Amino acid sequence: MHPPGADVVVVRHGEIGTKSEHVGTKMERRLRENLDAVLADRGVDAEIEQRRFRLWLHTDDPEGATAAAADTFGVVSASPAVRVDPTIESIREALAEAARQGYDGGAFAVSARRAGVESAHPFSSTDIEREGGSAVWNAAEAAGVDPEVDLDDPDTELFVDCREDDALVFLEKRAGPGGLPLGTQDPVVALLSGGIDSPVAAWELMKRGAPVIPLYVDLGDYGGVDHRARAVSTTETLARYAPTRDVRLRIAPAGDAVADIAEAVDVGRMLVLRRFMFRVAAAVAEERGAVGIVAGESVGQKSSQTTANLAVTSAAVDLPVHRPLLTVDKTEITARADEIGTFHESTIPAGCDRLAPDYPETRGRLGAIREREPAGLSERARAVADRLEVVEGARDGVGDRDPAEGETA
Ligand SMILES: Nc1ncnc2c1ncn2[C@@H]1O[C@H](COP(=O)(O)OP(=O)(O)OP(=O)(O)O)[C@@H](O)[C@H]1O
Repeated sequence: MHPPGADVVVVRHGEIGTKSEHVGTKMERRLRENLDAVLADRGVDAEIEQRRFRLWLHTDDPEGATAAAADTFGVVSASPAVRVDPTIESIREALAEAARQGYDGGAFAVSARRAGVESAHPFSSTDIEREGGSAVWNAAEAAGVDPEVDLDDPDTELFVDCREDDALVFLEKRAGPGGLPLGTQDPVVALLSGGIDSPVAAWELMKRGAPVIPLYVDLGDYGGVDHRARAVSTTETLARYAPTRDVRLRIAPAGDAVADIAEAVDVGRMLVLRRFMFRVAAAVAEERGAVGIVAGESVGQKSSQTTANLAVTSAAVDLPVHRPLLTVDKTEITARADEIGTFHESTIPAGCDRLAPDYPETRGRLGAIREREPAGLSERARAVADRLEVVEGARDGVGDRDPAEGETA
C-alpha cells in the first residue's frame, strides 16, 4: 500500500553491500539492468536513479513498480513513498495523510530514521516519532477510528526516512526475494520435471544469481502430454523473473532410452534413470557453457533421494549437482512454490512414479548400480542432448545475454 502522492519507490538490496567496491559496483549495475527489464516486461513506466545503497524508481505507478522490484533477485525490500520537505510540519502532514489512507484500526507505530548530517535537522528521530505519532492519532480520531499505539508489535507501521534534503514517508517494506542479481554467477542446467519441487530448486539458484537453462527429459511412453505441459508452464513462470535471459525450455527426447532402461533394469532402476538424466544435463551444460546442474531433490522425500542414493546419482557426472531443497520439508517447498507462482495442483501421476519398480532401492551402492547399467548410456545421453527441442514463444523478448557470462564475487 502506498501513501497518497507516492511517486517514488525506494528499493533496498542486501548482500551487494558486503562486496568489495569493484564487485559491488558491477553487481549494482546488473541489478539496475535486471530491474529495468522486469519493469519493461510488465509495462511499468519508471525511471531508475542510483542512490547510495539504494535504487529509487521515479514512477506514476508505485504499485506496479513495487511489485516488479519485489520480484527482482537481489532486492531485499521495496517501499512506495511520498517525498516531503524535511521539516516536522511536512512530515506530520504526510503521516496524517498516510494514516487516512492506510490506518483503519488496531495498533500503530511510527518508525523514523534520520540519515545524513546530524546537524541538518533541529530534531531527532525520536522527535519525529513522537510528533508524527500524535499527527496519526489525531487523523485517526478525526476519521472515527479508535487509535492505539504499540511500538513493539504494531498492526500498522508508518515509516519516515528523514534525510538532509527531503523526507520519505511510506507504509510498507514489501519483501523482495533477496539473494544476488541474476547473471552475477555462471549458469546451470535446471532439471525440471513439471513437479512441485524442481521449479522451486531452479528459482533458488536464480535467486543466488545463477541463470538457468531449463531442461525437461521427455520420458516417452512413461511421461505424458500433461506432464510436459506442466514443465512448459512452470518454465514460463520462471522466465517472468528473468526477462534478460533465454529461459526457454529445452526438451530432451529420451523415450527410447528410458524404455530400454525400464526393460533392462529392475532393482535400482530409478537410480539408473536419474544417472542418465544427469548425463543428459551434463551434455547440455557442456554445449551451453553451464557449470552445474540443479535438481529438486530433498533427503528422504523419495526412495531415490536417500543420502545413499543421492551419492550414487551424483557420481554419474563430474559437474556438481546442486540441490537447494536438500533439507527443506515438503510443506515448506509447496508454500514456496505457491509464493513464486509455480505451484500447480495436479493429480496427474508423474512419469517417474509409473516407472518405479515394486521394490525400489533405498541404499544403492555405486559399484552394483554401475554393473546393472546398460552399456553405452553416456553416449546415448549425449545423442539425446544433441536433439533438443526448444520450446519457442515461452516469453516474448527472450534475453540475449550469453549464458556463460557471469561476474562472480
Ligand atoms: N522428466 C524429468 N525431466 C527433467 N528432470 C527431471 C525429470 N524427472 C525428474 N527430474 C529431476 O529429478 C528430480 C527428482 O525427481 P523425482 O521424480 O524424484 O521427483 P518429482 O517429485 O517427480 O519431481 P519434483 O522434484 O520436480 O517434484 C526432480 O526434482 C528434477 O530435478
